[in-house]
Amino acid sequence: MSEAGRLISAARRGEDIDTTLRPQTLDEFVGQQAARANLKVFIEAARSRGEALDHVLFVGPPGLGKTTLAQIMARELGVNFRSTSGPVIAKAGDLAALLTNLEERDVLFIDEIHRLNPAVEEILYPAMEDYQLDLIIGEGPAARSVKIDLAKFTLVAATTRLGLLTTPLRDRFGIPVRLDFYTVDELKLIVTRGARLLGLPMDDEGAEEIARRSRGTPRIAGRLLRRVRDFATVAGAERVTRKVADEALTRLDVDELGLDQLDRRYLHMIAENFGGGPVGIETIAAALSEPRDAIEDIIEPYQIQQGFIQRTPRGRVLTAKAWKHIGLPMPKSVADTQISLFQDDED
Ligand SMILES: Nc1ncnc2c1ncn2[C@@H]1O[C@H](COP(=O)(O)OP(=O)(O)OP(=O)(O)O)[C@@H](O)[C@H]1O
Ligand SMILES: [Mg+2]
Repeated sequence: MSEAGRLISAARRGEDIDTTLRPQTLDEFVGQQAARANLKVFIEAARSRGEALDHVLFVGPPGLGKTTLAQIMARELGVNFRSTSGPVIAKAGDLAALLTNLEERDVLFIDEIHRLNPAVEEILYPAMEDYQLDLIIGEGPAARSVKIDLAKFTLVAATTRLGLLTTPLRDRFGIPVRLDFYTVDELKLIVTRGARLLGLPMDDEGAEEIARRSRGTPRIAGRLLRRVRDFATVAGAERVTRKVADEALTRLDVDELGLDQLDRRYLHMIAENFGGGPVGIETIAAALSEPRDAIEDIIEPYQIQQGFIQRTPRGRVLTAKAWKHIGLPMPKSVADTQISLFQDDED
């Protein structure tokens, strides 16, 4: 199955545009406690001083709530929310047009900022630092530079890949915020709230089952919730119990840890074709016929968080936990190496 066809993928799909489940305020936003507490303070301070909030950078895997938080921030600041994304801004002029249209304290949201074209990025530096645009008008000897003052705005940017951001860009964000995978308890709150909003009767255990299998990701929790609802409707179930949830999720090929077909294909491929690794990302991408980006953005962060793979300088290596999960014996040579590595660590 390709990345696009994956049920469990954290990548965006049309149905997510459906805003019923999207939290509207910081208080409604579940999880990310530390980030939320900090943002609350900064928002309140900026509000009470009547100043623009410092620029904010959200970093984290897809579907953890970066866009949602950006919208909430604009709402709580009581300012306009303008939204665009890195690959959409083709020319410096496109960004200039966006920037000159901002009003004082507005939030400009740039999604996927790591995909910004370098010529556009140059324009962004003085805009972020001094609220000024430096534009070159004309070409050749007749070219001249003009400076335009901008409203004091807040740039809120999101990226799944901090490593792809240039240092000068990264350094211009006063408030970097890293989002982590959610705990099962947090996802359970999100699922329970979602069920209530959808008018779907659900047991505590049913909510827990969906939460446990959502890969630490609210977007997936929302998607699984909808699919479970479909199954419950067709099966004529009055409420979603653990059994109803389990049957639906098993039929959707989501395993007990939330791994789907592609996740398991990834683990099996490293185990069976490469003896558990180390194997490089390009080789993995070719073997799975999936783009490298999708593997690094969507599959691997959760596998690493779950302790299924380790990234080493020589490539990805399956851990004992991964061998156990896919039900294959860990080759003795691999086990020995990992034990000796472990012992080296201890010394
Ligand atoms: N803390 C949360 N509580 C409840 N629902 C949430 C929470 N965070 C995210 N969601 C839901 O998950 C979905 C995905 O969130 P969002 O679009 O903000 O993710 P994202 O981090 O911007 O993803 P991407 O990197 O793909 O742009 C949304 O439908 C949103 O309603
Ligand atoms: Mg987003």
